[in-house]
Amino acid sequence: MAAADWGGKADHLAGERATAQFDVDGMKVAWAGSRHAVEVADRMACLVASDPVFRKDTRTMLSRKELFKDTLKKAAHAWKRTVELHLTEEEANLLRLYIDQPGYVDLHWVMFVPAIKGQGTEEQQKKWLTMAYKFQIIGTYAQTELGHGSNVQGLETTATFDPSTDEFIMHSPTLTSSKWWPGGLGKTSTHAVVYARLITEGKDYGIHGFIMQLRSLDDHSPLPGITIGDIGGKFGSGAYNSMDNGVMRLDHVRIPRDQMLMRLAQVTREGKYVHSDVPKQLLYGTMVYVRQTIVADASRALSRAVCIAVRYGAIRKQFGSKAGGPETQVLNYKTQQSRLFPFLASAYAFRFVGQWLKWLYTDVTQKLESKDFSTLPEAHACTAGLKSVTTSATADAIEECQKLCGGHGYLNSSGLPELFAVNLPACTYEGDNVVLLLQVARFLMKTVSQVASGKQPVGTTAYMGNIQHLMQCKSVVNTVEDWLNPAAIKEVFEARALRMAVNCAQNISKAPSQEEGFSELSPDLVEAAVAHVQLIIVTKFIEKLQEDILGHGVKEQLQKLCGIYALHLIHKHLGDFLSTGCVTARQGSLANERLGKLYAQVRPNAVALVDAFDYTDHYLGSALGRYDGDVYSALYKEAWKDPLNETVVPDGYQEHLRPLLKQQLKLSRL
Ligand SMILES: Cc1cc2nc3c(=O)[nH]c(=O)nc-3n(C[C@H](O)[C@H](O)[C@H](O)COP(=O)(O)OP(=O)(O)OC[C@H]3O[C@@H](n4cnc5c(N)ncnc54)[C@H](O)[C@@H]3O)c2cc1C
Repeated sequence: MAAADWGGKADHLAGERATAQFDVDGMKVAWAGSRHAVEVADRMACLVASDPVFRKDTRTMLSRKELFKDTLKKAAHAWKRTVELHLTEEEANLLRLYIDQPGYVDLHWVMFVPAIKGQGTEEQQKKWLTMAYKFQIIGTYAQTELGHGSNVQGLETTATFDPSTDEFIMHSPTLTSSKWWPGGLGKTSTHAVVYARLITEGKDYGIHGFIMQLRSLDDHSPLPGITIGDIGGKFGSGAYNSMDNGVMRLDHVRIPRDQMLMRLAQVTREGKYVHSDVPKQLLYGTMVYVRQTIVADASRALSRAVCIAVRYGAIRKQFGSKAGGPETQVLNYKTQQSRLFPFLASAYAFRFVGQWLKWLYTDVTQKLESKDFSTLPEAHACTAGLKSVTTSATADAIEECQKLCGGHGYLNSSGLPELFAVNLPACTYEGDNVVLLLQVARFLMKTVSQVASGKQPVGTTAYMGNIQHLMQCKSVVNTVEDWLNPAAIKEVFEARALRMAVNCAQNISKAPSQEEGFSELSPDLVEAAVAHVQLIIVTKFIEKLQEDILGHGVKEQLQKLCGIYALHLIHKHLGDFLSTGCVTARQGSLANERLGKLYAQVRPNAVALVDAFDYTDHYLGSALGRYDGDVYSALYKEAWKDPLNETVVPDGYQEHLRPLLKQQLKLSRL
């Protein structure tokens, strides 16, 4: 049977949209950040959706080779359109985003260019960035090795200075020193920022960045001494397999001395290692930039999964309230709401904290320019923590959204398996999430000890200065309604974060040494760091609500979502809140009661709240999440596109299936 076209023009979700109690356009502006941002995003999303080259519906069925070729085609076409249409940087970034296929260009723009900007001298930036901006060279970021990822100081690649030729000799001395993972390294990049141990005058000065040409600009073949390839297929069928993550070995490859990134330190013509007067904290600026893009990606991925699960939940019906009566939309089940609506709230929470991080990056950049480095460690800890908490929560939520959609969520055509596979590694790259949380914890321990000696903490740790009050305060909540008070919510989150940090600091001080204590208590330290980061997200959501928010009912909906975000965390981490004495068991159960009421209030607005993300069907890429809710005909059509359905009798029937069946038949007749 051929695929039938059952799809009509009807909006199967119209009834859901009619129950919304707020202005969806106003919510789109709150989500995007400005009216301008909504317009640019719409324009770029439509540009991608209407271009046949950017089609993505078949990619989970392509072989790895075909998928990679498809990525090269899309990236080249995107660049062509960028030039033809004179797109601004903002527009070009959105164009790439809506193409929605990981590829070498991501590394080029998000890692290679910022690394040179952050670590290159003005002269180096002028030379390399000019070529990079025009795509005359394609770059990647080659730090991780087979043997070491998180422990950057353990990298083994060497860059030994040879004063007789004024060159560095780049070398991979062991198997484990092979570069391993860099995106775009395997097949595409012509250049890389390679991290290696700098050795000059017989001394090892530790890890530094070097710009290396890897492949010929004429025929793309690897340069002499460079062995390079792809590391092989990755998790999921399509997903990250569009990216050529690579392996590279270097055999005494010579590069000119001026290809060492020399903004922070240099090697002179004579081979002397000299620190420049630019402080090391400058590197934090690049990290803040990269991590704020990852937080933005996390909120986008989470909102896509939630959009799919909410729309599908409104269409899918199972069981009736009474025999023979109409069936119930699964979204009406309280268990679905308590599993799904915290993700809806988290999507908005992560979006707003991401918008704030963008501001933080501008603030950090301005401070760096005026040589004010005072808030950098705090900004670094805060972005590391936010990267960790938002990406972990997003990966967990996408997986749960698959379950929320039942069996159909497990189909590639739901879009969820691919979304999960693409976003899962964000928990690992740019810093493993647990390793990052331990860095945050280290910073918190330092802050606790500084507070004890009278120093006033800054930025997102400023609340720790209120230590006298927060260590003793009792929550003012007495009724279910009291949990609507943002000040009451913020106070319990502050008290919990501070008390967990102080408990850790006290326990570390009892250990034979600080390092032993830190190691022994690391699971508790990770939890203290999570508590601190969750406080930041709750605080930024509450601050967002204090802004001018236009549109009928928009602010009211956001207040409800903010309440859900905070109260579901209290419910989930009640053990923390109880054990630190921040809430009583009764207050915990009042929070849960309030949460149930908020779910009921959000239910009639749920579909409109995901509409406000403003995603095209193309970008969403899901039969279950279609705007018109025509789920079943979409699923049916998608099934017929599968290569297995190209023939009625399957390939392999003659060689394998037929002889087996015949033989069994013969046996049964004996
Ligand atoms: C899809 C993808 C793309 C990538 N792209 C790039 C790229 O472009 N360029 C590049 O250079 N790299 C890239 N990477 C590599 C990435 O940066 C590393 O995988 C990451 O830094 C983690 O290092 P690792 O894999 O060695 O993990 P490990 O450090 O070996 O971690 C293994 C486990 O040990 C735990 N652990 C490690 N240290 C500690 C500690 N001190 N305390 C407690 N627990 C600890 C971790 O939490 C983890 O659970 C990419 C990785 C992936 C998956």
